[in-house]
Amino acid sequence: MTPAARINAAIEVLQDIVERRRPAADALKDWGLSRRFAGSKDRAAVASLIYDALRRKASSAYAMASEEPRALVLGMLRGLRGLARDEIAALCSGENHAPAPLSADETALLTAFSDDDAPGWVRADVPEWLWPSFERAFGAMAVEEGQALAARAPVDLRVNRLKASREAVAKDLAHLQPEESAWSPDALRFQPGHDGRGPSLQTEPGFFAGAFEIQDEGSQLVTLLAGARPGDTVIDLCAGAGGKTLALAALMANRGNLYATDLDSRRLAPLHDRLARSGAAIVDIRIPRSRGHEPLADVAGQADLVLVDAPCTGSGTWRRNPDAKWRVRPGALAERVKDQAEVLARAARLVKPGGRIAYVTCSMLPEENDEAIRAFLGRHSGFSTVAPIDVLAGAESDFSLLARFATEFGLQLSPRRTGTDGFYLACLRRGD
Ligand SMILES: C[S@@+](CC[C@H](N)C(=O)[O-])C[C@H]1O[C@@H](n2cnc3c(N)ncnc32)[C@H](O)[C@@H]1O
Repeated sequence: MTPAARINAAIEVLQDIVERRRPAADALKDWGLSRRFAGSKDRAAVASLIYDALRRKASSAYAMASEEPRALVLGMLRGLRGLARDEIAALCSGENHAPAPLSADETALLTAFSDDDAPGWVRADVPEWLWPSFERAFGAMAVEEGQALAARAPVDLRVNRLKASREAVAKDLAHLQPEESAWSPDALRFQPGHDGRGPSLQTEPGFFAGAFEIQDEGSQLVTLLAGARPGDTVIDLCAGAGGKTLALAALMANRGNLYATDLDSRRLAPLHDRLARSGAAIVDIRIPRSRGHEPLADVAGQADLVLVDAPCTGSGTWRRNPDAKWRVRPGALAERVKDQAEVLARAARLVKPGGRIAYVTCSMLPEENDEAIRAFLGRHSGFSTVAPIDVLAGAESDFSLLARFATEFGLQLSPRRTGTDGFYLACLRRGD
């Protein structure tokens, strides 16, 4: 396919996503199945155009005075990819599957292209209904935070300390030009290519050998700061596919007891293979048998640390999932806040006196972060928060620079602040 034909295809698929409110991945899959002539490079290029258009949906719609998929793609080519008006006009020839020629209005809008006078939520590319939450979290920097969250994301890996060193993995992957990342001592970073995609790390021999896992540096950081030590009894209560379980096992140097469970037993399935690859030997996977069954009843009140990687809107990962940004609804946020209260109450029953709950979300919204902690403290008088500065002081490396990102109860990481996904961590201590 020519570059122009790929743009035309992106407009067509975006129509499906916007009109039928479909997840981008589903719409792209259907398009690929019905266009057998499209090769893997074409598919990747069309996907990248669509994800870029979704990243800048509000600001492009404003500058192009239209929410039509064609306007969103043209606006993205100008605003995010930096194409000049004449370059866009040349691509829109109307011939050989290229988009139709630019109208006089489109030409004028691409010439004067700007969102400078737009409201904050538009410039930040954040859903309008969530803008008050964003402003509450980030004050005068809310637009900049939203803009950083609307950019493309790098790919990070976490070196598995149980099997390798960062130096050795960096040497093995030298052909992919890894960068040492800013914060986590275990992280290597890969910048996205000009098509927006990162390298395919999961086909590397080191991946199969368990030397590393793909994990955003923010996720690595909150796990590092949770405070697990070798020999501890630790529960990963919302383990899912086990990204943080594996990191915890490495931080515990394979010593102690690490229990992994999840409300949804199906989510735990990939953990078995991942554990085998990683060499983590201290993990006991506990499968819930039915709703209401507590698979950790035998260790209630005994954990040194309960990690609650809570279900949330995922707003901190919108760089990677820009379609989720426009699909999240107020009802879904309210549901997640309810889930968070439930899972925190469960953690409170599992932690021992003097032990710690590390509450984590990949969210930028105060409703799911400080406000969830405030509500928990109101319901559980036996708990207090560990001051963020003490959380940082207890870490194995010097993370004192992160103190700037302290909130009332925890730490808020973000693409603008730390160059990571948006993560929140608050630590709670159960009284003796
Ligand atoms: C953010 S994801 C976990 C991601 C995982 N920890 C990782 O690092 O790959 C949140 C998980 O919480 C689970 N969950 C939701 N409500 C729960 C509850 N009440 N108890 C335990 N897990 C719950 C969901 O099934 C989901 O897998």
